[in-house]
Amino acid sequence: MVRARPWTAVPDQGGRRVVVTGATSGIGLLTSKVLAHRGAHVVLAVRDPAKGERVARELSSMRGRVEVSRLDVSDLDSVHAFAERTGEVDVLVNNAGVLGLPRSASAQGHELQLATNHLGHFALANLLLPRLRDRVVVVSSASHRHGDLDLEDLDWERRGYRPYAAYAASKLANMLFLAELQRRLGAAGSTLRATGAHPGNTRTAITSSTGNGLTTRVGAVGQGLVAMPAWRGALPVLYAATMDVPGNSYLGPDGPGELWGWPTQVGRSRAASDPDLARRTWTATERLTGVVWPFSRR
Ligand SMILES: NC(=O)C1=CN([C@@H]2O[C@H](COP(=O)(O)OP(=O)(O)OC[C@H]3O[C@@H](n4cnc5c(N)ncnc54)[C@H](O)[C@@H]3O)[C@@H](O)[C@H]2O)C=CC1
Ligand SMILES: O=C(O)c1cccc(O)c1O
Repeated sequence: MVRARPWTAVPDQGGRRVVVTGATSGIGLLTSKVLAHRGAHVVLAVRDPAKGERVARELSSMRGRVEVSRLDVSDLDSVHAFAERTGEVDVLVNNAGVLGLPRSASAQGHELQLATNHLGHFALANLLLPRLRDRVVVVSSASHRHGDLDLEDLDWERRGYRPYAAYAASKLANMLFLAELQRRLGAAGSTLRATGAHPGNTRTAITSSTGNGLTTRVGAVGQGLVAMPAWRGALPVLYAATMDVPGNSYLGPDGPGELWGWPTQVGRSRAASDPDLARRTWTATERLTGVVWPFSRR
């Protein structure tokens, strides 16, 4: 179905408080904008508070209140500090991400794409869960299909480091986190849910932050040709954050190649559907982050 202003399908968000990580650009910015437009109180969880304040001013004409809170999601100390000062939250949108970086390390010495895209968001979700009222949204990617996780070497110390492979692995970790989080919530008898989204190929800053590997350069050219504007990429994220979809839903655009369509359930790889791999990845991630499941039943 084609609609002139598709974000108007997003239900009223009055009274809901939503945390969006990486809210200063791209999909996170447009997600925050629409949520505030629909009346949500949006917490912009951002690395650079000055940039966050500029975005907050840009969104000040929206209906909902917009607040800036510092978070470097790759740094577990920053994640703990953020979680401690953040009160009750309806929705956590784990959106921040980096793609194709040359090898680099987080504050705790973890490979930076894994630390940003997976470890920090895993820790943040588990720390906020006791104060969460509705759901966790995992922003993953079709790139998870190329992901290969070595649970003995999540930090790429023994395997040769390849920037795009590390990205794809971190996005597979996102998918496994989504599935195992939903399984645990169900087992604990919680009404909270975990939902996932694939934005589709969207023109944002993410490809410009990449290294100069061949894949990322080819990717950047391809992106220029077919990529969607950021508001389009934000739609599956908005749906995953606001619609009454089942836990472990994974929404993406329904156009050819997961582009240019209306958000719908899209497929995931066999590895992303493997419950045993999901459990083992969860345990390995608890070990790397030192953050564990907060409820007694799992
Ligand atoms: N653009 C695309 O075509 C696709 C994007 N995605 C995913 O969408 C999500 C958003 O990416 P885009 O909007 O495309 O890129 P972007 O580069 O425009 O936005 C990413 C945001 O994350 C923030 N960020 C990065 N590291 C951070 C850290 N350590 N702490 C806090 N914030 C940090 C950046 O400052 C930026 O605001 C990512 O998770 C990405 O993997 C998935 C599939 C396709
Ligand atoms: O699907 C894509 O094209 C894409 C582009 C940039 C980043 C991604 O994760 C992607 O999946």
